[in-house]
Amino acid sequence: MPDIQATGGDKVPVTILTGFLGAGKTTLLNYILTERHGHRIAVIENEFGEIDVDSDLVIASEEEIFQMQNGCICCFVDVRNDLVEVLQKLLARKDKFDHILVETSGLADPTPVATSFFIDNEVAGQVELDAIVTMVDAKHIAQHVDDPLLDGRDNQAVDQIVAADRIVINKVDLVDDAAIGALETNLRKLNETADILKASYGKVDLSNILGISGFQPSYVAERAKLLNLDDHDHHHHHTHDQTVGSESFTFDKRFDRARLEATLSAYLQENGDAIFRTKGILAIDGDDRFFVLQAVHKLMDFRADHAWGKDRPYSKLVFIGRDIDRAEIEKMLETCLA
Ligand SMILES: Nc1nc2c(ncn2[C@@H]2O[C@H](COP(=O)(O)OP(=O)(O)OP(=O)(O)O)[C@@H](O)[C@H]2O)c(=O)[nH]1
Repeated sequence: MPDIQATGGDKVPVTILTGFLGAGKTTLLNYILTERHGHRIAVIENEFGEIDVDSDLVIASEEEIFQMQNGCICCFVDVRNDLVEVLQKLLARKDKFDHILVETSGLADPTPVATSFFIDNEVAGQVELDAIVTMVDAKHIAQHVDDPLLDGRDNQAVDQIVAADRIVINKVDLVDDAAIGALETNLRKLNETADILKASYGKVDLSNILGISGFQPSYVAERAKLLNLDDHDHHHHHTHDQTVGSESFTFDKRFDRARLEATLSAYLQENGDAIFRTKGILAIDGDDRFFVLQAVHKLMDFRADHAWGKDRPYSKLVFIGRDIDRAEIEKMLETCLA
């Protein structure tokens, strides 16, 4: 049996930040990293998709940031073992931080991730789960919770809400009050106890997110049940929605800005129901700035960021969704090169 009772005072609290693709996890993370909240935070990130775009999108900060890229944190025992290894390394330098934040990929079920903190004894003895914080995209969550193609299969959007201690309804700027009210009612059906906060661009009172000790002893028995810790068989049987995949592209040549923006925007208008998420870092012809592409379904944002400076400009894009036509996208992107 895992040791679920011990919650000593000197253990490092761990927050698991989860939420479906594009919900706003990195936005919240960046907000946390820039706010003065008195915590020194080490961050562990796990991304879906084989090329790493996220680490370029997390702002430079003094905090320690670890990337975990070789697979989904909830699916593969290897990745969970890696998590334990990263934690061990981190814990050897405990003087540098007082809080750990694990950002899961948008398709992860946070439950097996949380379970790792209880199972490995050496690590479990040194950390305690502070809370599972789930971000929900006010505009797009319903279509994933009610995804008809997942009928009877694991639905990670639902798993993430069910496991939450705190739910942040993010992007409230994109919907009206009636839609938020209806969403709250639906979230309550999936999770009766989590506090529900509302935010735009992840701006929440961080004392409601960090150091809330959702796993203090009074809570532990109930959480253990939810996390299936009473189950002696800790094998994790779930499979991801196999219909969701990712396609990545890298280019050495620069893009024509206007053509790329117009083409991508038209493409997502047409295909954005099936393409859940698009991210990119782009080098633009005649411009010395690093451009960032972000899209969630059909909503696209494309903007200049800092100058490349000494870094060699490059472009990489990742598309995540169903039935992505790689050849079609590749051809389309090539027509946008300068
Ligand atoms: N309008 C609006 N856009 C938001 C808000 N929060 C985040 N976004 C945008 O939504 C997009 C996705 O945000 P991210 O923070 O990258 O989402 P994520 O959950 O980390 O995404 P994955 O890593 O793909 O799972 C970006 O373009 C953000 O700028 C919000 O409150 N309102």
